[in-house]
Amino acid sequence: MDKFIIEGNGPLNGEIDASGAKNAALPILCAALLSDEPLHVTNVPKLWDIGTTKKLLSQMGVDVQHPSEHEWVIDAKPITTCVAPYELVRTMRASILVLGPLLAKRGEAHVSLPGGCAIGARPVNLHLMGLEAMGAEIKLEGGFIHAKATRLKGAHIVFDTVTVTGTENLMMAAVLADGDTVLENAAREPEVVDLARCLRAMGAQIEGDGNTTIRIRGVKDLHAARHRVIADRIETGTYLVAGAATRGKVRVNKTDPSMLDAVLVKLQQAGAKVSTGVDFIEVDMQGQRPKGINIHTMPHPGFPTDMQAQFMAMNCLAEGTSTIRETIFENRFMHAQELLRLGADIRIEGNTAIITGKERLAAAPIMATDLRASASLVIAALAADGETFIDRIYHMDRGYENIEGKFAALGARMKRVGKLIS
Ligand SMILES: CC(=O)N[C@H]1[C@@H](OP(=O)(O)OP(=O)(O)OC[C@H]2O[C@@H](n3ccc(=O)[nH]c3=O)[C@H](O)[C@@H]2O)O[C@H](CO)[C@@H](O)[C@@H]1O
Ligand SMILES: C=C(OP(=O)(O)O)C(=O)O
Repeated sequence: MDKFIIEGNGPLNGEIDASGAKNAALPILCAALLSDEPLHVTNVPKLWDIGTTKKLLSQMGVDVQHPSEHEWVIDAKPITTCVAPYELVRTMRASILVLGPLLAKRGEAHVSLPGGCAIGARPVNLHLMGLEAMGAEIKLEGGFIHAKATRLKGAHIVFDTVTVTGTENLMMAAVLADGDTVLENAAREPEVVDLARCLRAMGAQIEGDGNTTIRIRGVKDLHAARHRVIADRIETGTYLVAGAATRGKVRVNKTDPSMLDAVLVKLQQAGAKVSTGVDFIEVDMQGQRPKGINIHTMPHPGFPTDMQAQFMAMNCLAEGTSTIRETIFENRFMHAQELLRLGADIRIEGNTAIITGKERLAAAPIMATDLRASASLVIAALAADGETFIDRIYHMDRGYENIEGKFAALGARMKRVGKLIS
């Protein structure tokens, strides 16, 4: 299994480019299932989860071509089966995003139930309730969701909880439904907006994305389209926090500051000088130690849960005591026990972590437990004294493209050992 060996060696300094957003690319690649004409997608990041999506689409008989490294041309016309098997779904929860498109276009879907993962139970009841409200017949059998519908019908759906992939799945189902669908208490994440933009390019009629009420008028067919995936705001934020935690100066290019308001406010509160342009963000700590900041995770435009672990690593090194409250997932503090191994001072009380910053952390062998937890461990290791070994970094490969290359461009001493799992 791959490991990172990281030598803490002072402030990170330099600039990198953001990759395309994993959480926008995943639903967009699945949206290709909604049409018999090709979908041409650019700025698709090269990641493990994206590779899993390719396997998933290919085993359904869908044709996937890559005219260049980050470019996909997906033709779902030759599809032969509407099954998403356990072996693929268990490694990537976002596989559930084939459910809405398959049902809407092909009239059936057989998708293995995604299991719980390290960050919480993550049920899909709201996806299923919404599809049932649109007239789908759904059975759970042998660990699979079996769904059928001759043609879905438009419906008025109010989500109990804001769900990102739930909103995406139902939006994709509704674009081909008979009649109008209204999604209330919908997720407002930029990735939902990017999916809506792609669907509109394919001929869908959608209004209100980016707000809590989304209206969709079903159409008979979608057509060929081109779409460029937005920049990854979580990847962007991760490198900026790594710069701040190491008292450095980091600039991320090819990104979009308007997607990171809540994160940039927190970096400013931590003492960073933040400069932005249309497509870049620069964070400069001017050599100063960050100040501990309080965080409360919320659906967009609140502070993203996917940045919580990285800020915890920074707070461990910051001046003062701070609190982090995780309100989205019930078990997203797995990184805390590993940060403790580096000498951090963290106390967990329910969904709140109380952190007292230490001037220095010290290297130790540690283990990644999930995607963003891995990123937080890398940040802490970069700021720790000595050489840290991080095990199970395959979690990080799920969501960060060219990790070693990008950190090396910022001056980090980081090496991968072991064989890359694909
Ligand atoms: C591929 C992708 O885009 N993943 C993101 C997506 O995950 P994902 O879409 O899975 O997360 P959700 O927004 O659905 O989850 C939010 C909360 O709703 C609950 N819930 C969700 C659906 C449901 O049917 N029932 C239910 O109870 C979940 O358990 C969780 O407590 O949004 C999360 C919250 O911003 C991010 O952390 C993930 O990175
Ligand atoms: C939790 C995440 O991804 P997923 O929903 O695919 O598990 C994430 O991107 O931080």
